Amino acid sequence: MTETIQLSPFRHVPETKHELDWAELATLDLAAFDEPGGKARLAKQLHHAVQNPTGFFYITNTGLTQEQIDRQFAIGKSFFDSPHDDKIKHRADLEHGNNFGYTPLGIREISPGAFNNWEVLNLPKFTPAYEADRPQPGIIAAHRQEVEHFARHIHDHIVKKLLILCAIMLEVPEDYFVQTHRYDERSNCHLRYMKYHAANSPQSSRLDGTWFKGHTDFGSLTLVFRQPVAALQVLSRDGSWKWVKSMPGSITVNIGDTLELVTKGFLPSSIHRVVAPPPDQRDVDRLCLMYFVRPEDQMELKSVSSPVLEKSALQAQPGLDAGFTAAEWVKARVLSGRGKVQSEQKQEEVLPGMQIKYHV
Ligand SMILES: O=C(O)CCC(=O)C(=O)O
Ligand SMILES: [Fe+2]
Repeated sequence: MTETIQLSPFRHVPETKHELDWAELATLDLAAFDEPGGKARLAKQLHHAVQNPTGFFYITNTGLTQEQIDRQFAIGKSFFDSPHDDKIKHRADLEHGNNFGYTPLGIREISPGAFNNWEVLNLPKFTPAYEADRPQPGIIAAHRQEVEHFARHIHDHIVKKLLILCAIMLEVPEDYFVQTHRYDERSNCHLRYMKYHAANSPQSSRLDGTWFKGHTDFGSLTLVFRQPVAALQVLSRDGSWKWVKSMPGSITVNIGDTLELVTKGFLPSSIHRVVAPPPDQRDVDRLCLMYFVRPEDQMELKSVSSPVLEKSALQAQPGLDAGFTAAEWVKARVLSGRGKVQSEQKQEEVLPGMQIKYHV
């Protein structure tokens, strides 16, 4: 009976004591959203934040308690601790461009002969269409209501606010992006549990210290919940890699490619990567919790008609306005990232006339 699965409380490891070259990121306090004039203030802050040299920023007062977040870490840990034979039953159909479900260790070549030391569980939205598509792993089924509540809170109370702020920045109707990111429609939005095996584990020892090569995320926004193992780095516009500190009480956010594409780069997606943690965190696994926001499958990728963009000299990618949908874009990105060493390549044409950035 799945209902009897018990969760052990999740304990985060201590922060690193090493002095790293941390990125300086702005913080948007979402408590201001409902205050008079708050949205306009936050939109201004967001404008500064996306122009900062990394494009990453923090949000606070998201309406989720640390206890609720740590329950999700506990659920993720329990899933990854379960036997391989159970996990593999939920394997994602990556070969057909579908990343929902479980991605096991060792199926993506990170550098010649060295394979990914991470495993991932991506949970689609809790809507009848997706729930009919694939059964949930036991630990998710056992805590279904709690996980659904968590995911829906992210969508309804965090993502929605950020999408409204993006619309305000572009001087388009506030619900401009909300209308193409509805929870009940099909999209590649997902809650992600991810485990990187410790640097001193057999899975990690073949890697040269880069665990996830420099890339951009392919949706609208990515939310990374705070965990203490330092490893995420962002490429600053001066060409240097900065470590991203995950701040207590905050979620780290970055823009993804679809927002960059439709805003002709006004909202730029940032190149980031994951490297081996500093020496005092080499013997711990790194458990992550993320939420990936993607436009509805049927949304056509086309330039936003915005007075702000019209005044700018920004140029759309040649393939934009060719009628590609968000679903085609996501599928092309999932297929292009699969089992390929992205060595030396800085750009790739994922769909005709649509380039993405990579970094080695
Ligand atoms: O592990 C992280 O902190 C970020 C991972 C990441 O960039 C991704 O899954 O797209
Ligand atoms: Fe990423």
